[in-house]
Amino acid sequence: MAAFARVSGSVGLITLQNPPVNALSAAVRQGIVDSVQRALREPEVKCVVICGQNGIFCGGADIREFSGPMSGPPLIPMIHSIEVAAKPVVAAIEGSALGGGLEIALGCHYRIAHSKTRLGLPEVTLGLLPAAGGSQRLPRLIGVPAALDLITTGRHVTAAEALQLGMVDQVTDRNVTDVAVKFALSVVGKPLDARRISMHSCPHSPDLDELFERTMQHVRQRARGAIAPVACVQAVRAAATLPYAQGMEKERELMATLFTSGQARALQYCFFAQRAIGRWSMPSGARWDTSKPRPVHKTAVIGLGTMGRGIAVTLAQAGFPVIAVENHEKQLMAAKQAISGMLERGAKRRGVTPVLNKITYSRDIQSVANADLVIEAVFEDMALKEKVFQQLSAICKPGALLCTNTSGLNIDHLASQVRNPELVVGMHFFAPAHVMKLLEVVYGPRSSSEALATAMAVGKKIGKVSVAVGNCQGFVGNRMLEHYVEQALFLLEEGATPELVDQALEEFGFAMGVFRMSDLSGLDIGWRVRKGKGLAVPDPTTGQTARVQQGRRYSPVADLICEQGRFGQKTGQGWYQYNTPGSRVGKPDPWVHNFLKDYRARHGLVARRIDHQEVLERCLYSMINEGFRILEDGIAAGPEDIDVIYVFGYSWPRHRGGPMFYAHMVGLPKVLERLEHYHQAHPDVPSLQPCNLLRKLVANGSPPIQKWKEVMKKINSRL
Ligand SMILES: CCCCCCC/C=C/C(=O)SCCNC(=O)CCNC(=O)[C@H](O)C(C)(C)COP(=O)(O)OP(=O)(O)OC[C@H]1O[C@@H](n2cnc3c(N)ncnc32)[C@H](O)[C@@H]1OP(=O)(O)O
Repeated sequence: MAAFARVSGSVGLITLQNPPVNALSAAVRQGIVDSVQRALREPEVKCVVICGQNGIFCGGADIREFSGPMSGPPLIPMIHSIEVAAKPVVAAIEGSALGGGLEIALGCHYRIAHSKTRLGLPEVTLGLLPAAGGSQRLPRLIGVPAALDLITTGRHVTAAEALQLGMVDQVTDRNVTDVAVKFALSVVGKPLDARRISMHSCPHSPDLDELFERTMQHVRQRARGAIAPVACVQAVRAAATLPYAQGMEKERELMATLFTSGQARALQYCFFAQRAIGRWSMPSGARWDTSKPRPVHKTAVIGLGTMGRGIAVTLAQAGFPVIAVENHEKQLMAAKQAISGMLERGAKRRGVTPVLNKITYSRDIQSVANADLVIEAVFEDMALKEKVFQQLSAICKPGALLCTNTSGLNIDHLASQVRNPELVVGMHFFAPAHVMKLLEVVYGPRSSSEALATAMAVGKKIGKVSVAVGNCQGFVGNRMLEHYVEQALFLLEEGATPELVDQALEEFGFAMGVFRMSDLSGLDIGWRVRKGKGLAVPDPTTGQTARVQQGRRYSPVADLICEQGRFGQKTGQGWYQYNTPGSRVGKPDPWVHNFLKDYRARHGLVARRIDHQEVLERCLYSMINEGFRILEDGIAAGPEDIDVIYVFGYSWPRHRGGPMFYAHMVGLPKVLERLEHYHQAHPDVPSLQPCNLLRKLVANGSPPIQKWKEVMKKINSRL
């Protein structure tokens, strides 16, 4: 919908009305078409202002419409009719002008923005390109290099930057519609041709070919197989080299390919999944909209190792006062220095003052007595964490939320150490905690909905993508990861090399394959965990490293690598070799190849040829199978929660939507068939045995991912 009113005597004011973001639904587009026609028809109207209701200009095309047949007036002719209008049209922009919203503004003759506005063409993040003329008008307005940057990254710019780039004509702190109305009156009668962007040619850029080649190379490297960024470069190239009408034809062709692509579906799914996870629910029926968070003013972090430092920085940067506790003087001093450095570098990057004074350092755990929320981040050792929780229970004020940053220890057990177990939740940050966006908020059987609501609210305030998950070994992310890593190790036993496995995964779109990633994180961490679980031990009868542990196939290959002191990048050797310890560039290592040959010979294993397809199927489907088990167990509320965790915490390529969405795209019958095939070949690997929920979904005709919850409910209600 769009409302038309005549204001200040002769200004036709068109207001976009579609809460919450005035997305350009068919009804809004129809409203704009009708209002523009009326404004041009009525002789009393001398000029036009377009604005949006409720403090936002327009969030762009209505993304929900993309999944069905499109109806209503198309955007391109609508914007064209604005641009060719004989009366001046001014966009009064506040809040956001994104995608199709900005494209409408680019069709207007003038653009006035409120100083707090953000503008951008984020279509690339949805697997699309700005195909309502944006890819052709923006380069003509602000030049090729700046347009390439904005269109290929989808980044939003502030009003100040937009003014500097020439995207808007004026920025104001006052009521933007009032300013635009006044401005529109002042330009009545002035010639409009120079204001019609499609009539401009692109500002001349030297070495255009070289610029496009460089950008294309950069974009391909960064895109990890995503096709939209590449199409964006091609569209801007058309703007720079072709007349407008031909450029528009190229824009249309490129969009036609993107619009129906699986990548666009995946990226649009991610957009909505990221928002859906905020609407959490617990098995008790408690929900995000019925549970009130407790107020949190003061926070504390216990343990200032790598994770604790990152968490303290994150809290302080979000404006929370933090009491940072570390009981060894030397480590406290080292942490203080490191945290100050992180805060200073972060502030420099963002052009703000570092918030060093938000953090108070202490060696005494008693100093957290007044905190509303405490995050324990001590060494991953249950006995140590038990002790900390017992102390916190005695020290903290009533009602304080006690959180643990454990990456896998039992939250319920920690809750049993305190007087108020309902106030215990996990806040599982990912390293480096001040950089990584993901936060798993883990509730145990005794956690209250108020505690979960509080941790989720704090997660949001510190800018994390927070996902509520139930308590189990490894929670969601690490529980699934275990199966992915396990298959990768089995593949090494069967004939693969680390680089073959990594290449398959990197071609799929992961930033790093599993072995490269392990070298970066440090192999000793997993080794310690496996030893803790009683896995990384020799068979007592043979003294040989055991390939069967706890009644199932086990690969000791990673343990044997660690026994050689090869812990990855930090020691200069791991699955790859590095020139020096700490170096980031790993090369295939003949020592590892020989080690694997000897290992296979020792265990009577015959190497066979393994192709990329098998790597992907074994690593990804076993992990997806565990994802279905997690859904079955009610640990994650829906597939979106799992997918968001993988996209934000484990570098799963966003254009593939997340593991559960990927399974939906591959087709559940195929995933089931391949798992059955591999389980038959490896009956001693339980993770390859297809789980109940997957079978049920296939038996129910493999419904689309949005309908899985209905089948999950049926299974759960029968339990
Ligand atoms: C062959 C066809 C040719 C067509 C050519 C089309 C060319 C143009 C394409 C486009 O315009 S694609 C859309 C580009 N726009 C965007 O990507 C912007 C997306 N939105 C946002 O970034 C943010 O929502 C916002 C506008 C900055 C507001 O942020 P805020 O944090 O305030 O609110 P949210 O929680 O994000 O959103 C609230 C609510 O609104 C839904 N929503 C937001 N934008 C859209 C949209 N463009 N279409 C449909 N729905 C939208 C969002 O999902 C939230 O709802 P729930 O999911 O929570 O129900």
